[in-house]
Amino acid sequence: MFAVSFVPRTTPCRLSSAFLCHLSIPVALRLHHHYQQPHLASLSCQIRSLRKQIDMAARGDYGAVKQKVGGDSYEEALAALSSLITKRSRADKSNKGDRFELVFDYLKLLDLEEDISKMKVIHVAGTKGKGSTCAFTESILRNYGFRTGLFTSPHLIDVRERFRLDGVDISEEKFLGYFWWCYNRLKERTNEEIPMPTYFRFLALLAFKIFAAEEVDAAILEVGLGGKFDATNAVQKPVVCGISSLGYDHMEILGDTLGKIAGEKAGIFKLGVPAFTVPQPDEAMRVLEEKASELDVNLEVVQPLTARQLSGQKLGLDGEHQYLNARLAVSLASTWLQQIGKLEVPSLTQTSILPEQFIKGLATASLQGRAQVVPDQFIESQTSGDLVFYLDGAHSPESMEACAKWFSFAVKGDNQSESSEHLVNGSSGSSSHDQFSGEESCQQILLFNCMSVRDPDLLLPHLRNTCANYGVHFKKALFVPNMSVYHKVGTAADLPENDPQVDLSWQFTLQKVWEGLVHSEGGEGEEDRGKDGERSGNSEVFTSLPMAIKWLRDSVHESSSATRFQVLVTGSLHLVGDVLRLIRK
Ligand SMILES: Nc1ncnc2c1ncn2[C@@H]1O[C@H](COP(=O)(O)OP(=O)(O)OP(=O)(O)O)[C@@H](O)[C@H]1O
Ligand SMILES: [Mg+2]
Ligand SMILES: [Mg+2]
Repeated sequence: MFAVSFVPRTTPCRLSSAFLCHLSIPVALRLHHHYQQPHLASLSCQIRSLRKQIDMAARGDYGAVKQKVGGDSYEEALAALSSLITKRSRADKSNKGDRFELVFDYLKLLDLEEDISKMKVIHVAGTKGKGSTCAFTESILRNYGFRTGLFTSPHLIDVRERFRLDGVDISEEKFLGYFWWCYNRLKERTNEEIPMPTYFRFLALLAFKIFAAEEVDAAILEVGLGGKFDATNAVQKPVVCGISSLGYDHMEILGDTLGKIAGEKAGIFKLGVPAFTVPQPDEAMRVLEEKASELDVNLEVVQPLTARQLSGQKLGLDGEHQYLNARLAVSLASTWLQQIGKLEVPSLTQTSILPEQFIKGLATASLQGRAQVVPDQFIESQTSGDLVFYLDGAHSPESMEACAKWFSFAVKGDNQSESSEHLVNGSSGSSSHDQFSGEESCQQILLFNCMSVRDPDLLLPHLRNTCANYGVHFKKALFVPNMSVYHKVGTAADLPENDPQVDLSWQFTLQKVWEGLVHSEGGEGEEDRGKDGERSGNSEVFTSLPMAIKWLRDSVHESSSATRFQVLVTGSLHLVGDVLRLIRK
C-alpha cells in the first residue's frame, strides 16, 4: 500500500496538504471486491491517475487553485458561480443551436477534449425520473466495485450535491480545487466571442473536469434541460443512453407538444449507441423510435421492476414510480457492465431474481428531496403531538400525481405502523390500502409553492384529486415564497430573514386556485370560515417559510389531543431544499 503526497517546488501557490492528499490516491486501498477484472482495470486506472496528477502538479496545472482553501473561499466560489447565472438564457430559441457549439470551445480551453472522448458515460434525459434513474445506476455500478462519478441536477442545499464520487458528495476541498482550476482558466481564456459559460454549462464542464481528473470508471450524467442542446450532450460517444418518463415541462423552451419534447430529449442518441426507455405516450414514443432508427440506435422499452426481481427488497427511493426508474437503471447498468466491465450479467427477465449487486445497489440508492420522510427534530419530547415532513420535489402534472400517490400510501403506512421507529429511519413504509388506526389523530397539511412558469391549475387539482382518491384529505394548505434566491447559489448561512416587502401575489394566486377546488367540492369551506374566524380555514399564505414552520410547530404544541401533523412539502425542489435546511439546523 502506498500513498503519495507530492508538493512540487515549481508550484507557484501553496496547496493545502489535505488537498494534495485528495489528489494522490492511496492506490492499494482501493479494493474492488467482487470481480477480478474491474479490480485490475481499476488499479491500473488509478496508477495512471496518480501519474497524471503528479504530472499536472509538476506542470503547475493546479497553480490556479486558490491559496485560501476553506473559510471564505467556499463563499467566494459560490459568489463566482452565481455571477454566471443568467435569467432564462436557455429560452433563447433563435440562437440556442449556435450557442451550444460554444461547449466544444470550452472543452478545448480546459484541455478536456481527449478526456471526455475516453470517458465511459451513461447519459440520461427525460422529463421525470432522470435523477432517480442516475442514482440507481450509479449505486449498482458502485456495488460492482467500480469507481463512479455522478452528475445530477438540481441541488437542494449545497451545489456539491451535484457531483458525487463513489456515491458521496465531492468534498469541499476537492470542489474548490477543481472549481478554481476551471473558473480561472476560463476567465483567462474567454473573450467577447467566446464569453464565460453560463451557470449550468459551467457546472457540466466542472463535472467533466472532476470525473476526468478523478479517473472514474463510470460517469453517469443527468441532462440538465432537454437533451440536444444540453451541455452534457458534449459527450459524443456514451456507452449507453436512457430516456426516462416524458411529459410536459419546460414547454417554453422545448416545445408545446410531447412529440417536440421527445425530439429534444432524443437529441442525446448517438450513432449506434444502445438506448433504453420506459413506456411513453404514443406521440412521444413515435418520435423516439424515429430518431433511434435514423441513428441506428437499438432502442429498448423496459417495464417496471417486479417484487420478485428484487427478491422482496425495498428500493432505496420510495414511490411506485421508482420501480420504473429502477428498471431503466438496471438496463443501463447491465449494458455498461457488459460493454465495459465485460461481465456476464444474468438474464433480466421479469421472473428471475437480479444479481446481488443490483439488488444491493437499488436498495441503497439515495437522492434527497424525492419521497423523503423527515420527522421534525424540534418538537420537544414532552409534547404529545408529532410533526412529520414528507418532502418531494414534484413540479410537473405527472410527477404531482406520482407524489400524491406516494404521500397517500406513505401516511397510511406510517399511521398503521405501531412503531415510530421506521419514521426515524426515514422510510415511509407500507403501500397498503387498509384503513389506518388512529386516523382521527392525524392531520394532513400541504406546504406548497411552485415557480410562476408552472400552471397551478394543472398541478393543484392533480395533487388534491389523487390524494382524495386514496382517501387523504388535506386539512389545510399553506402557501409560501421560496427562500433560495434564483440568481444566487447560496448556503444555509444565506437564508434571508423575514422580509415584509416580499411580493406574495403569486402565493395568493395559488391560494385562490386551492380555494376554488375546495369550494367546488362542497360547503366544507363555509363551515371552517365561521369556526376559525379567518377569511378561510382551508388555506393560508405566509410571508416566509420560517413563519409557516413556526405555525406548524405552534399548532402541534397547541393541539389539545395527541395529533400527528403530516406535512406534504411539494411543488418546488427549492422549497424542499429550504425546508430541509430549516428543519435540520
Ligand atoms: N417515472 C416517474 N414518473 C412520474 N413522476 C416521477 C417519476 N420519477 C420521478 N418522479 C417525480 O419527479 C420528482 C423528481 O424526480 P427525479 O429527481 O428523479 O426527476 P428529474 O427528472 O431528475 O427531475 P428534475 O426535473 O427536477 O431534474 C420526484 O420527486 C417524483 O415526484
Ligand atoms: Mg426538470
Ligand atoms: Mg433532476
